[in-house]
Amino acid sequence: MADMLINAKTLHTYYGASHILRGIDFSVARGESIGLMGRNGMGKSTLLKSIMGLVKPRSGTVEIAGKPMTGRAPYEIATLGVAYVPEGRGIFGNLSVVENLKMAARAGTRGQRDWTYERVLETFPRLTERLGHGGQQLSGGEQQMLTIGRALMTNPDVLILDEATEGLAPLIAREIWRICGVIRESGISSVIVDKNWKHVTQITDRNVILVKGEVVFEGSSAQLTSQPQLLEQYLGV
Ligand SMILES: Nc1ncnc2c1ncn2[C@@H]1O[C@H](COP(=O)(O)OP(=O)(O)OP(=O)(O)O)[C@@H](O)[C@H]1O
Repeated sequence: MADMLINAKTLHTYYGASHILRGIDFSVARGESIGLMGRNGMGKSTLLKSIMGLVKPRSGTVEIAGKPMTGRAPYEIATLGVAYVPEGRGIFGNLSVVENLKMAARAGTRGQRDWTYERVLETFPRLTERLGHGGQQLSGGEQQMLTIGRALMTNPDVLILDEATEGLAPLIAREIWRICGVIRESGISSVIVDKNWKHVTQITDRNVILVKGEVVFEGSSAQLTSQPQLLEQYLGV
């Protein structure tokens, strides 16, 4: 299907003898915003890494924009329009904010250049005040903004955000949620991993919950929030 940006089928991923993903199906359509949830160690990051080519699934398939890409290199996946912001971030600490942003700039898969340097700075006013600072001089929240800004500079079709607000002060986390909303409105698909299901479900169309490497729930935000017993059972809240 042309509008399926990510389509993973029956993924099984191991670390050594540990069987982590146990037959996961996971898809992202164009314009869709998806929440990926589950307690610690349930396999969320491993699923994202299996899609991005950072970990090779033992079996199953990954299609990106309709192309078979199972186990292909991360840069090849990125070239097909998938931007990945890993847990713990990934900026160049010895480069300035401006350099970090400008070096990431490129047109998207359809030649789109919607996200320019200027637009990224408009979206992240806080970064504008730090343009000349080195990446390592930024606070954790500013680093997260810079990583998301870098991802947007690649004009992706889908943005994957692992642990979107982990470890950030509430005010900064709120700013990240605002930015997630802006990204969504701009038509970019997103996959958001975060422990705060209330914030996640406010900006997602569909939510997937993992327990021990299996999908145990998949449904709309309304379906999830109207079933508090599921939140308790699967997320422990
Ligand atoms: N490189 C690795 N080698 C061996 N085991 C790993 C490795 N990375 C993760 N694991 C294990 O795989 C399981 C799934 O981890 P994963 O990071 O995917 O979970 P998660 O749902 O993203 O949770 P978290 O929020 O804690 O990151 C855990 O039991 C973890 O200990």
